[in-house]
Amino acid sequence: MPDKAKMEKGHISIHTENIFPIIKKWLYSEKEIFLRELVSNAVDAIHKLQHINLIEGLQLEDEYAIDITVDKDAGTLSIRDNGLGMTADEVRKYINQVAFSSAEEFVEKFKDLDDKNQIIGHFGLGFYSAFMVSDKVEIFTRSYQSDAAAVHWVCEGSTDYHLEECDKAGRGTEVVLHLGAEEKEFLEPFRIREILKRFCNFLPVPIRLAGDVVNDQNPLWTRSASEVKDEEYRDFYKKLYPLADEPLFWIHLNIDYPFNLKGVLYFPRLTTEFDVAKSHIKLFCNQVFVSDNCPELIPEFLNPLQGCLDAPDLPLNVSRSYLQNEPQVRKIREVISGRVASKIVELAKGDRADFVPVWENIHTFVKYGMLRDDKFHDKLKDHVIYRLAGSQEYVTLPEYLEKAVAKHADKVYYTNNEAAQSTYLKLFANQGMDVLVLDSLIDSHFIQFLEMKNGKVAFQRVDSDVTENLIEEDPKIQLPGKDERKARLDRIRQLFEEAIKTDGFSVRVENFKDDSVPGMVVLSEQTRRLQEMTRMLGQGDENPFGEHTLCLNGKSPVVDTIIGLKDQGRDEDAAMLMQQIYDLSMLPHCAFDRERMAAFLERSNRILCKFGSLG
Ligand SMILES: Nc1ncnc2c1ncn2[C@@H]1O[C@H](COP(=O)(O)OP(=O)(O)OP(=O)(O)O)[C@@H](O)[C@H]1O
Repeated sequence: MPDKAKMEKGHISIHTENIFPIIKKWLYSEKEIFLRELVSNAVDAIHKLQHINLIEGLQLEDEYAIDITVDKDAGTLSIRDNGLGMTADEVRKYINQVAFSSAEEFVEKFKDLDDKNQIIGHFGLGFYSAFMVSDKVEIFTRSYQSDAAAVHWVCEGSTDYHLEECDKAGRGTEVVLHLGAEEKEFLEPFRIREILKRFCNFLPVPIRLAGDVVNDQNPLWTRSASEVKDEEYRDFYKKLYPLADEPLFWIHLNIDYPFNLKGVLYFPRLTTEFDVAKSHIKLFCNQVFVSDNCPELIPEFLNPLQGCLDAPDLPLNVSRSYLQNEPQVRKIREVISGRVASKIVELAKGDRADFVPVWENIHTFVKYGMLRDDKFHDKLKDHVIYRLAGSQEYVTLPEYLEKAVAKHADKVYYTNNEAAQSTYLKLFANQGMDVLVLDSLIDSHFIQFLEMKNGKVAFQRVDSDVTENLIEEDPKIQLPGKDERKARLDRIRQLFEEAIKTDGFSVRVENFKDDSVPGMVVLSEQTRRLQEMTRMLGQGDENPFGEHTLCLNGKSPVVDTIIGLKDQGRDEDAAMLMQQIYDLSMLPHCAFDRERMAAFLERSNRILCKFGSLG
């Protein structure tokens, strides 16, 4: 008579007698997961029946659903399904033995863990999580098998149970929780709805609370990408993140091999409040919400990604450290970064005008990703775009190098501050030379990285030297007056050397192609990078500018004026102009202290007064 349960009292044979207090205590901080566990069991029961129905052709006509009801007077919360149900024997086997032994195993396994968060939110607790909130749990169940009697099981939070036949009409299982005195919040429908929305929102079976269906049974990621419209992706994003702006782009994952992975990942518009230090992806396991913080699955540089991943094969009932070393998790990370790279390449190959605003939002992460991950770099290296200084045009590095090949092969000129370096940019623009804008925080690392990856290519900031392209070529043949011109340049160099008494200062005179700029201070790219590095390491020296060269434009009319003033014995005026040229050239490079700024302003006014009196 194995299936008869007239009135059976029993003792659940387990080794951990104090299993209930342990369950209660350990999972206290996220006890609401009991509902996820019970609803998941109900979904499983329905799926199992659907499966049997398919194989055995039972011709069941029911509409499958899970009903959740609260009875405030009785202090109970019930979860009812019309799944396959259980016979008395199955209750003995699955509830008294299997469920208990898995709960016991769970307790054994995690007893010594210090960090409770490692377990909370992951599976493995099952049916007995009901005792986190209940003093007493009842099961009313009737198996789908035609001759099976309905049974009633009850347990009051000890290792004793009662099992007897009962009158339950209809197939399926109802679990009735008699909530503990401190758990009355779970009698509030709004609280139950909130929990269902969090954990069960995308389960594939209708879940009704007081008759209303609360969940979306066919979330976007379960559908084929070809049948989903852009508008639906946007709506789904709004559902997941109601307060966020529209996403920049999305990726629909639907992988069956070598592992199962479905999901929709969104790249959001980043605002200042967005926390890029943590992962924002919601992780599901067969549409059951598991966690919204699963950094193991996403490469760190893709932390801004949002959306959902459904990874049904992952062993989610294990600890974080296990996940980190799990080869499948590593593969998932690789697949995700590969798919993100492919999506960016696809966007980059499309209309550049559409890609630019996306790029402006994502470039820091893409660059960081390229620094961190070689495969990511290889896929994207030819698609990174750079704005040209003084314009809204964007080019890739190969495009820039191709255009530059005649004038400055393998040399890439860049600015990291268009306003401060405007004098230099003007000279470059006048010679028709393009300059890239590389002005974000990550760019100084990225430049070095690109040089390392691209061998011959060298990046040079516009103020690092006066390039041969900006200087008039020395005539090879002896032209009349060449010696006088040379003597004039030597003289002006000497005058500056005498006038400017600053450590590390030197002068060089060149004839610029352009006479609009009297001179500029240049600092070699290597020296500047070294200085920046030492400053970053907190070892900046007292004179932050160190060795520097004033490159004077021999063609500037001011040079003639200075020589003229000297010839007239107006030494003070000549010195004033030289100091002014020097200060003007230094301004883009370093902030003046109060004293120097005051002197600069006072001198500027004096020059203006002289100029005013000329008229
Ligand atoms: N609503 C239900 N209908 C039918 N059988 C059920 C139901 N709830 C539980 N069971 C049976 O009891 C068993 C134990 O449930 P329990 O939730 O403890 O573990 P599990 O669902 O097998 O695994 P997990 O740890 O992932 O929850 C189930 O495998 C199932 O056979």
